[in-house]
Amino acid sequence: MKRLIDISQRLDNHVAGWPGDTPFSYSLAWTKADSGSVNVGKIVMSIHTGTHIDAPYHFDDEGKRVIDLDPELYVGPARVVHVSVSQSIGIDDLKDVELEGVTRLLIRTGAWVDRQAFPQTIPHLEPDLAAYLAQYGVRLIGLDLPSVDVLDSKELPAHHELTRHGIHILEGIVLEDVQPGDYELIALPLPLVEADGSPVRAVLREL
Ligand SMILES: Nc1ccccc1C(=O)C[C@H](N)C(=O)O
Ligand SMILES: [Zn+2]
Ligand SMILES: [Zn+2]
Repeated sequence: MKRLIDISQRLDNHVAGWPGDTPFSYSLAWTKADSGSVNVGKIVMSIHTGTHIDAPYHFDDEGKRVIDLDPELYVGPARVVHVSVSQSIGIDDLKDVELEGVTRLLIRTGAWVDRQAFPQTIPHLEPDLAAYLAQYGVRLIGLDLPSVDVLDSKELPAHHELTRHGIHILEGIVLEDVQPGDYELIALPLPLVEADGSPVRAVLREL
């Protein structure tokens, strides 16, 4: 078996979170000294911290919750591509990318340079990319960014268009050291019954 490449954002009490949202914290509810037997931790976090998937319920009250999402989406062949973009990612930016047979597309923009801080601006996905990708059979899109839309978007057009075309969203992956090419992706959400998303440990395996 080939080695795993970790493409997950490490979670510590300094991880950059969405401004105003619940900061990540890990602490001990009981220390071994207190309990006499074990350290017992707890985590408090916004679901949309670090490397995570969005469930449609995040942006649609009637949308699927995490438990309703097929785990198969998050395990399997994935193509990593590098794009250099400024304002947005559109069909034009992917015109040289071979998409035939690609079900999971992971895009490295390199636009989130300082992962210790939440970015001021990010390139967003142009909503019409959803239909274009769906044509090829893409079912999952992953980005090295905290959102697929403009950060202050209320309408979230890319989130909605992707969902309408059956494309699931993985955000905040770390692709700095990953070469373009084909890999196996494993990025399973937790079995959260009601949630609007889930943190994932995302890894790639070289084929
Ligand atoms: N956590 C937030 C707090 C306030 C407003 C938006 C967010 C988001 O998470 C949106 C982002 N597009 C996301 O899916 O991760
Ligand atoms: Zn999210
Ligand atoms: Zn999102």
